[in-house]
Formats: sequence, C-alpha cells, structure tokens
Amino acid sequence: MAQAAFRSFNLAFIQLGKIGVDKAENLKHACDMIRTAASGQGQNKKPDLIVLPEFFTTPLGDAPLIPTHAEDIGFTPGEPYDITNSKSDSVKMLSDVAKETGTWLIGGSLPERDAVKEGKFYNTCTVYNPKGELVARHRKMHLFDIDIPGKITAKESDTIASGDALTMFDTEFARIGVGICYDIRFPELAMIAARRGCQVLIYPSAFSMTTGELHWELLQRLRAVDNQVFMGMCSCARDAKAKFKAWGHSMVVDPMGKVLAEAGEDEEIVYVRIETEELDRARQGIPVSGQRRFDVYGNIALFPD
Ligand SMILES: NC(=O)CC(=O)C(=O)O
Repeated sequence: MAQAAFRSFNLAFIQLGKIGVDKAENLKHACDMIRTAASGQGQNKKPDLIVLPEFFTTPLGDAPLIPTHAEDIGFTPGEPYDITNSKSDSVKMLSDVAKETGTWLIGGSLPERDAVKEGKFYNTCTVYNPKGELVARHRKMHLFDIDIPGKITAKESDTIASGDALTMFDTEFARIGVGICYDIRFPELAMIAARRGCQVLIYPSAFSMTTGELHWELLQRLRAVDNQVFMGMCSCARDAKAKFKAWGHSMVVDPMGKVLAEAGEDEEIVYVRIETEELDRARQGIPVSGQRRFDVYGNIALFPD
C-alpha cells in the first residue's frame, strides 16, 4: 500500500446527547450539532473531520427499537453509490451535511438492515468526504457479549450480526482506521490498521459505566502506544434515564499515550489539533516498528486460545 499523506489537522468529536426513541428528532439534533461543530464555534478550530458516536439514531440497550430504526444502506465498499436514491434517511442527512459544511464526517453508527443476515442487523458506521460521497463503511466486527456478575450482562449478538472486514480510508491529511466500540478490545484490528499505514484510529463508541471506568482510557492509551498512532473514541453523552448509560468521556490520545482531550459526561463538542510532529517524535524516539520479531512470532492465528 502506498505511503499515506499525513499533515496536521483539526478534529471534532460530538459527544451527542438527547438520543431518544424518535429517530427523526435524533437525526435533526445530530445534524444541528454537526453544523455547530463545523463552525468551530468561533475558536479558530474549524474541523477537517467530525465524528459522531455509536448508535446515534437509536437508544442503546433498547433492542426492540432496532427493527423499527434499522435502515437499508445498500453500500458495497469500492463500488459507486448513488446517495440521491439511498433508502436511508440517515445516509442522506449525513451526506448532505458533510457537503454543506465541506468536512469529512465519520457518521457514528446505526442499525443497518441487510438481506444477507435476515433476522439480525449490523451495527454500521458510514464515512463521507467533503463532497458528501459515502466513501467507507464499517460493520462492528466484535460484538458486546459480556457477563460481569452483579454489574453488567450484555448480548449484542442476540440482535446484531458481526461485520467481517477491516475499514480504513484516505483523506488529504491522513489514513484513518475505523472500528466500533468493543472492537477496541481486539489489538489485532488496530495493529493491522497501523501496519497498513493508518496514522489515526477512530472508533465511534459507547462504553458501559462499569467497563468505562475500568478500561475506557486504558484501552485507548494502549492502542495508541502499541501502534504509535493517534487513537480516539467518540461516545454518546450519559443519559441518567436511558436503559444503557454511556460512560461518555470522549477522548483523543497521542502516539506517546498522552490524553490530548477528554469530554465530561454531558453533551459536548471536543476539538483537538492532531500534530504530525507528535507521531514522528514517537516513532523516531522509540522505533518499535523496525524492532518487531516477526521471524519469531510466526502465525499467531494458529496458536490455541
Ligand atoms: N458497548 C460496547 O460495545 C463495549 C463496551 O462497553 C466495553 O467493551 O466495555
């Protein structure tokens, strides 16, 4: 793969709140927030890339809403896509606002209906360029099936089917790898993206209160340091009345593991400047990429669990 461009750029994470049962209202609110983020709010921070959180159209933890809120996207990576004939209201809104604001947009994620996985849905992120073209799609690969007795039990795989492809896209300023939430727990995904030239990894997310406190920051700093990349996770805001209360704390970490920005729990837009020198400094100072021992590791996929 050719070396990806990398220049400093501005990033905005929208820690979106007010995600209720009315999808049309959620879309309108997300659109308003994207416009606000794109303005830079008079702080000389006009973003090149804006990011929304996981499941921004549908309240997390409300599985019965998934079938009614799911959308037909019908995008195949690498093939042309006709937005004007898209059946997805969310795709149309995201495309329009990316074009209107002239920014790259990682459109969080939403439940996607796809004929191939009848009965289940995908948890899908779509990405738009400043012309409003849909350029990439990530379907959450690793599903949130956990059981911490007395704290949290979740079985996302009851309603969601897992995606089976890694996702990255090129902008004029960076190659960006995309995952969704629980995908962060699988270092292989981040490692492959970094080895394929991604300088920045972004995961729309919504960690639980239990796991958020324990692992939210830790995992992001690990992935950033392991791979010497910028790592960011954009969460939904915490809603005390929601069935699933999100940890919040949307965050961006630099390649040395330093937290560059962190939101609180409420709705908020976080602006961050991504500086190329930080990546060069980390890679030159600690040159792990040339020190790996692939001659010894062998094919780790063959090892028993
Ligand atoms: N909600 C998720 O997908 C992941 C999460 O909360 C965790 O990994 O912890």
